[in-house]
Amino acid sequence: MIFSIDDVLTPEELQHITDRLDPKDFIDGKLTAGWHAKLVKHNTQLTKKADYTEELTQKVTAALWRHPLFKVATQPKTIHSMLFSRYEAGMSYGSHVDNALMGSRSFLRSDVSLTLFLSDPTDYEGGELVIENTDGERTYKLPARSAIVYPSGALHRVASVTQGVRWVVVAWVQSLVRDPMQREILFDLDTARRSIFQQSGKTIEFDLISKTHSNLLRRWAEV
Ligand SMILES: O=C(O)CCC(=O)C(=O)O
Ligand SMILES: [Fe+2]
Repeated sequence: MIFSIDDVLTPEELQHITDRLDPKDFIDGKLTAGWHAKLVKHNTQLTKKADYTEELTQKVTAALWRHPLFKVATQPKTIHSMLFSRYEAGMSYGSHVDNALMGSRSFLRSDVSLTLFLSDPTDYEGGELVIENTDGERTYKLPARSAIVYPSGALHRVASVTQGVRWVVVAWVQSLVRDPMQREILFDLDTARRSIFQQSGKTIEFDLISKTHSNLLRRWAEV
């Protein structure tokens, strides 16, 4: 399931983040890529050593946790490995799959990948996120403050930026529900029961779907 989420950040939060980000604190993106992704990763990312990296990471992480759609759709256990990336003209990230496990001694699994846009589409040319599927590919270039969320198992790439600068935050979710199909079933059931609740209140149908949603989550969740 690939979906976009609007208004992850407030305009004030975006302003705060973009005021802080300083190109001189950005280092070669190859440093955090897997051995094969390194071959195609041509971007820069914020060093962990900058004194504001932790603060911005916490701000974006908190914004994701409070977003109702993000939570229902991804069932996060942990949001991790967040990076602030910067692509200037000539930079791109070729086709790759994200590492399944991230970390060095203790590992976190990547079930869901996300790109949160910090730049507006008019700020740069090119730079689309392209997600490949068995039936073709789709490109995404969202407004600043919106995020695109997709299964970490998909091949994807960032097209070359030809003008301007593309700023994004990327992060990964270890989900309580590892299997994308099971997450989609839970998401559909939750959407259906909320719609019934809106239209008719707490009916018997609402209760039965809630019961099924809850029992499937109990079966599938890894806590
Ligand atoms: O910048 C993006 O939209 C995605 C980047 C990416 O695929 C990655 O950092 O693994
Ligand atoms: Fe990636």
